[in-house]
Amino acid sequence: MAHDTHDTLAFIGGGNMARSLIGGLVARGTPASAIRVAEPVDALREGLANDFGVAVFPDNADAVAGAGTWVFAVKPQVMRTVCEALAPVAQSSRPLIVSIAAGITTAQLARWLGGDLAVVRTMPNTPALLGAGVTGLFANARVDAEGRTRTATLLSAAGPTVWLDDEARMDAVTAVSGSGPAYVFLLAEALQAAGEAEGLPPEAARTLALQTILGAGRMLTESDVDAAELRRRVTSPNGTTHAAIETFEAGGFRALVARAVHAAAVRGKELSDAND
Ligand SMILES: NC(=O)C1=CN([C@@H]2O[C@H](COP(=O)(O)OP(=O)(O)OC[C@H]3O[C@@H](n4cnc5c(N)ncnc54)[C@H](O)[C@@H]3O)[C@@H](O)[C@H]2O)C=CC1
Ligand SMILES: O=C(O)[C@@H]1CCC=N1
Repeated sequence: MAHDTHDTLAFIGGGNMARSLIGGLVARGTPASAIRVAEPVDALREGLANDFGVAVFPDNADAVAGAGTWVFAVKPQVMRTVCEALAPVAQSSRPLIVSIAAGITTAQLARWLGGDLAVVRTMPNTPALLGAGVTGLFANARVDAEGRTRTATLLSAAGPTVWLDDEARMDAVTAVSGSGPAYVFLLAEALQAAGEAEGLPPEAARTLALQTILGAGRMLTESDVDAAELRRRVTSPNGTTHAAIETFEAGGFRALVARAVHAAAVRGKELSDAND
């Protein structure tokens, strides 16, 4: 079926995060015919076409032709070059610009694309593939109500959306939820390894660790009590959990998490400065 080009989405970059978003969109009913993807790596392009039925292009200018929304999903390090090459067509067609890149600001994107464009900076995360992601968003002053709705609709295939009204806070979003799945995966690795060190067979340690993270995540999002109360309910006085939590606290767990999140936020700012 022919699709209104105004509603056509062009992804520039078809890597891990674009794949997660495209998978989420298609699974939730966006017609594949409304999605065009530019990706230079042949195998990635073919994978996207085969798995989701989207139109794929080796060339960025071909992918954006006629698309009303351009989603920039390349690394921060190549963003400037990619944008500058598309500036003439951006200026003539005036699409809504959406970026998922860490660090890169709306002012940089607008400037590199020739100036004066509606730009939404977003920070999704990889659970988007399952519709279990979360996305922080910031819109520049050029984005109107329709542009906000269009972007929120696009990202809501990935999970809930959270608008920020201060762009400087987007680096904190990146540090908490953009990078955050990796922290949970690290915890899974550590918990599994610790189980094995206590003598559990690897398969048993894996099932016990992973299902525990799934169950705890569901309790966090599906019950109406906060994380601290849920933790207290597991912690019997002088019991096993108490012994573990005391060890975490004595080892500076909270301060370590704060330092890690701060390092990620600082890196976001550096990515903006270093690639300007
Ligand atoms: N991976 C994650 O969990 C998240 C990543 N992001 C952001 O998403 C962006 C992409 O990250 P990933 O998907 O992880 O990286 P990736 O390396 O998997 O994807 C980037 C893709 O861009 C392609 N590419 C390179 N040069 C290009 C060019 N000139 N034109 C078009 N495509 C080009 C690459 O071949 C690659 O497939 C980054 O800016 C990152 O900050 C945002 C949220 C989460
Ligand atoms: O590590 C990164 O730079 C990207 C941004 C958030 C998650 N991955």
